[in-house]
Amino acid sequence: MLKSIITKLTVKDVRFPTSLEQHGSDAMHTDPDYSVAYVTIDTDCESLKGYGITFTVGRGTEIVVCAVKVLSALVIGKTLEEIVSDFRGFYRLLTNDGQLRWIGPEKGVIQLAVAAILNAIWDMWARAEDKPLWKLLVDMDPKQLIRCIDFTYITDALTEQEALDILAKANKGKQEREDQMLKEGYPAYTTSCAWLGYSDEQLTQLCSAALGEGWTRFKVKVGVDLQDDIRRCKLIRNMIGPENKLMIDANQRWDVNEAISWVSSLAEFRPLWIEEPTSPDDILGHAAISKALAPLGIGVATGEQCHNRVMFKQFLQASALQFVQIDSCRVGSVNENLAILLMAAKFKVPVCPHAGGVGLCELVQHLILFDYISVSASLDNRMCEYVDHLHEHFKSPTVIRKACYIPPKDPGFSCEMLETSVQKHQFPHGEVWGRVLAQKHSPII
Ligand SMILES: C[C@H](O)[C@@H](O)CC(=O)C(=O)O
Ligand SMILES: [Mg+2]
Repeated sequence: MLKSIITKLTVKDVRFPTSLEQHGSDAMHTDPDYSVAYVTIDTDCESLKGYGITFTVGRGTEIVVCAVKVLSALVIGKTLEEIVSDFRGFYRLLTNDGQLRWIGPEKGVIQLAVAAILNAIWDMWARAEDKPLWKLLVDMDPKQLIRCIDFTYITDALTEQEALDILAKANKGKQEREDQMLKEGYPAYTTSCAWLGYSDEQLTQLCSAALGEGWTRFKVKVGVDLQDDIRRCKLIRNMIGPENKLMIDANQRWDVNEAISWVSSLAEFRPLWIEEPTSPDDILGHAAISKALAPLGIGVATGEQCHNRVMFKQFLQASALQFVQIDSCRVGSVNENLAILLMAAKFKVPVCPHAGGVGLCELVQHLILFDYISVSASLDNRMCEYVDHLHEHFKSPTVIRKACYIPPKDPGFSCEMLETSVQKHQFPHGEVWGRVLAQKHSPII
């Protein structure tokens, strides 16, 4: 299987009209149509394919699709063996192309496109080994794992030897943790109840249903109107009681001082963290907010729009976050997330992944399982986001039991979509968009 040659890479623009019902809405993304650039890689072996996605929210998908097409020339003709035997080299080939890096490097559209392709390569590798991705990672020789990571620009924070030492230390108890995950699953929190565009009635009804299903950790969107935030946080806190956890997410809405004063006004509802209080690039701003909010017992969480390992390195070095939110599509796939998980372990900062969207839960569950079993060895202050939308479009959807992610069993990275779903939601000619566009009169579409 490893000798198979990649013969074709196709990419499709697949969008879901989630904005019609305000699913996924927040202070900055008021009309998110959850979307993916969906990559399929074919090989000369009929039974070996790879599927990968990157997540976007509508119109931007077209641009990511274009970037994937340009990058595909670097992939076609390679064997899987060639790629995985020097995965670090292959990662650099995609991220450091002499002409394409000018529109990055390692950030923005080009980085999202790299993620889609590499997610498909990791999916294919896991399928070739007949394992779910998390198990491929857990079973991999630490030296081989380390050879997948590009350490360029991060050796001042984490050397290869330190990374190996972290993996060696976590070797103790690894089998017990794997067994525990298979039995109990990885703890999750829900964001599904309190999107910004939901009414109080909707919020009340969804929160009460979630409590009934056993959820104990809830995230609320904030940031547009302080009085609204106070009302909504009070409503949720009253419903969930004093013991359950509450998190708030502003999606980059504020300036630094505004963030400090706004969140201080919400402190009475005891949020565990404020997520993305300000620009995702403002490391020193996040450090100032962290320092100001620490006495109130509120941490800062960020990462869903943190574009590479170098940014995470600086956030960690500057004590600018207390919760690392890795994302399976924002950075350069598993390769770069391995670096981020290991840096978080070195700095002793808990990882609480960003998920939701389309397929982000399916993907990131593999990474956080690996983190617990092979890297952090801890569940303290850790949980993985869950959002209950669009799972029905995947061949191996996430399984949630008692508010925990149950480890996937199917080989691969869980992001293969149902062919019928892809066809119906392809933009703009799928049948779903035929209907939606007939009613919309947007000048941009
Ligand atoms: C636009 C997305 O729905 C965003 O609001 C998701 C997010 O911030 C989160 O889940 O966290
Ligand atoms: Mg968020």
